[in-house]
Amino acid sequence: MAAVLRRGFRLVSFGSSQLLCGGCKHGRTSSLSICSTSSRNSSSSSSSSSSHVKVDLDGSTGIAVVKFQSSPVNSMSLDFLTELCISLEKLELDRSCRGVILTSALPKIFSAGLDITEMYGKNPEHYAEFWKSVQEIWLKVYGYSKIAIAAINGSSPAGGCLVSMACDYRIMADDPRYRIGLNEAQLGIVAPFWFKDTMVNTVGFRTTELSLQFGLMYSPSDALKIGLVDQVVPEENVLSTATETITKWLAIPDHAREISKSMMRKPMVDRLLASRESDIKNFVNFITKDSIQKSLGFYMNSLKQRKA
Ligand SMILES: CCCCCCCCCCCCC/C=C/C(=O)SCCNC(=O)CCNC(=O)[C@H](O)C(C)(C)COP(=O)(O)OP(=O)(O)OC[C@H]1O[C@@H](n2cnc3c(N)ncnc32)[C@H](O)[C@@H]1OP(=O)(O)O
Repeated sequence: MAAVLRRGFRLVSFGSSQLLCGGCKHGRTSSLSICSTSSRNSSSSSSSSSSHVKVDLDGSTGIAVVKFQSSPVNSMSLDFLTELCISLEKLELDRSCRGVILTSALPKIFSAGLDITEMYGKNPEHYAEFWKSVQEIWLKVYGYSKIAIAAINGSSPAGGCLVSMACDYRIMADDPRYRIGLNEAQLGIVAPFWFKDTMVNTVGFRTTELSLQFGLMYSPSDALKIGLVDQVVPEENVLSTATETITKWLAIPDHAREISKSMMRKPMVDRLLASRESDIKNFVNFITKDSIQKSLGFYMNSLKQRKA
């Protein structure tokens, strides 16, 4: 599993401007199976599926629906992150795709965030590889050249919230049982600077300050109030609303939208790119501390006991 994601962002010329363009370099064969519903023409549609991610691309609209399907809670393991990154990379390179909708195939959960078992009881090399894949998915989604909409059809703590915030627009299901937020502090861990900055850019400084220190999780209506999500709609309408929304974004000329997005986001992407290695070191130092391992162990047990 070593060297799964070994890439950085590259700059691609677009007219006189340079745009961010991601690419996941992966050193293993992807288990994605692909089937095309018509032969090679501009309106061909395709489906592909791996164990964690399912992709349906409608070639006639240019919209791809990327569904998380990692039972039981779409926790983001190294394999999940790798497959998601590869799928997004393929879509980014596919000229027939103009935008993606990220959503969940599982009931009640968008994503439970990072897979805690990847951060507990493992060795430093594993932690470093895992963290690199977390950086990778953020770089990929936050710097995505195409439109990315999160259709949040369930709870979305921590890493799930991060991926949603990295999208261009968020639509959440109106179910008061669902929660979204960066709850790291409640686990006894700390959201790194790029999680924090993504939230600051979404909801502002003061709300982020309170959210991070308390590890606040918001109901859909509260998330809407603070601007953590852009729309709250009945659950059955989440995907159709995301499709309607992305259609509006598609009406904007791609190059103008892409350059505008890059102008807003490139400084943050560059900041992480410039400090990837130190960020990995910080993570490994932090996560290997006895006190942090103890907190995570305690949290995992509490999740299991909640069920009992
Ligand atoms: C100077 C500054 C220094 C700073 C340095 C910083 C360095 C960086 C530090 C580290 C940063 C890490 C950032 C972390 C980000 C994260 O994403 S951490 C993960 C946070 N996620 C959560 O807290 C969610 C926990 N889960 C839940 O709340 C619930 O499970 C749910 C998602 C709401 C679903 O509930 P329900 O449907 O009732 O399912 P459950 O029964 O609870 O769960 C089913 C099984 O799944 C397991 N599970 C749940 N979540 C996770 C997870 N995130 N990872 C792994 N496994 C998970 C759960 O234990 C159940 O397992 P079983 O009992 O075995 O069935």
